[in-house]
Amino acid sequence: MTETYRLIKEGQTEVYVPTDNDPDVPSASASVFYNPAMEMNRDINVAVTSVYAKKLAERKGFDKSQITYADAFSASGIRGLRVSKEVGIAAVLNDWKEEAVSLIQKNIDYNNLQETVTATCMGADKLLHGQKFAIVDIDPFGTPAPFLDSAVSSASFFLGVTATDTAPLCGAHLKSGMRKYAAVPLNNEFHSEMGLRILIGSIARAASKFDKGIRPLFSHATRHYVRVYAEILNGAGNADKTLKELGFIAWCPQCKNMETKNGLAVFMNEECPVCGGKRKMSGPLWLGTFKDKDFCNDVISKLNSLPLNKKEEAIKLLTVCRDEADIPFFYDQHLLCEMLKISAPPMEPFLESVRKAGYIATRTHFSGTSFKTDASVEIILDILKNQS
Ligand SMILES: C[S@@+](CC[C@H](N)C(=O)[O-])C[C@H]1O[C@@H](n2cnc3c(N)ncnc32)[C@H](O)[C@@H]1O
Repeated sequence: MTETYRLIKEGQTEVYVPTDNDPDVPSASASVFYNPAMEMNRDINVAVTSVYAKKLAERKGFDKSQITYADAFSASGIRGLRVSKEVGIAAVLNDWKEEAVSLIQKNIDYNNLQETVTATCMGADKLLHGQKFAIVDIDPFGTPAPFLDSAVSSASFFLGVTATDTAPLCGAHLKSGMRKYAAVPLNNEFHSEMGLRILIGSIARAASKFDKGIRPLFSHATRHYVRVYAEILNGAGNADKTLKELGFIAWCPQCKNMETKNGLAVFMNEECPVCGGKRKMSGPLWLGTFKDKDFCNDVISKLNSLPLNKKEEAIKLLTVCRDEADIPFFYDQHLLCEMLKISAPPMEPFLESVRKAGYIATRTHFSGTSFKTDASVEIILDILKNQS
């Protein structure tokens, strides 16, 4: 094990990380992994967990310290230590690498968290199999797919999932995505939302095997990763209701028309009803909402109250996510303008014209040049032509 460490601070928590971990190029081959680029992700995780734990404690009459959090892929322990220290709940920090667990223990001791935090060294599946935690967090290297079953079966109330395998999820590595998620993605201008919806769909299908449903409270696609926070809803009825949020999309690469249909067995014509082109089909994926407005508001207030390095960035993300329309997928305004051979108008006045025409139109956190709307592509193209 490396003998040299540096002390870093995120939020209100200090931890040691190995110096062989290049901060500019975090690598899975470092003795123990630490990626400073995920600080905002962890800041948001602290705020989300804090809001959810408070609601859970009120609803169930729990003392907050009775709530257990499993950080199943812990590395240095930073994620779970921050949750335990900054939220005030009990945590199990697990990694299958002995070097990581020694460092986790060093960090538990440094933070004097021996009473509330335990370090374990085993495969994540073994930790989660047969043991229940109120909140389960899985943050593996790459795909979380092999761990979704054990994570949803272990989580009594809440689940956090990170996926960094964006190429398979978003359709750039098609076969790998199909193997991992048993879904067909589309690699087009809305591939980032595609990845998020395929991941949530896959979590929903994993949950339904255990007669559980899910309710995503906040989810986002940021840079190289996708993150989902979902409440677990116990019972076969909730599982059935959750599965109704799954479905398929038919998308026309020629005219950009899109159509979604809920269901696990749906029929959609290959021929585009607008231009007669050949549509591409994708799914099964999550067509329901991926965030709850009130929950996002509570998380924004929490972020505001905490001393965090990535506060502004996190609040901005939460705000755009909160305000984006609950409509699956989006149009890239620049691509539509390229099709029309016109220059793209400024986004806000354009969105205002769509709204004036009687439709919903919002920005989306997935892409700065894109928007969500319930207007058809024909209507949008007409509005763009009139603005040029
Ligand atoms: C991406 S890192 C975790 C980062 C950490 N959650 C954070 O926020 O800094 C993934 C960690 O999971 C561990 N790991 C990989 N596969 C595992 C498995 N099947 N069971 C347990 N730990 C595993 C690796 O050793 C590594 O430390």
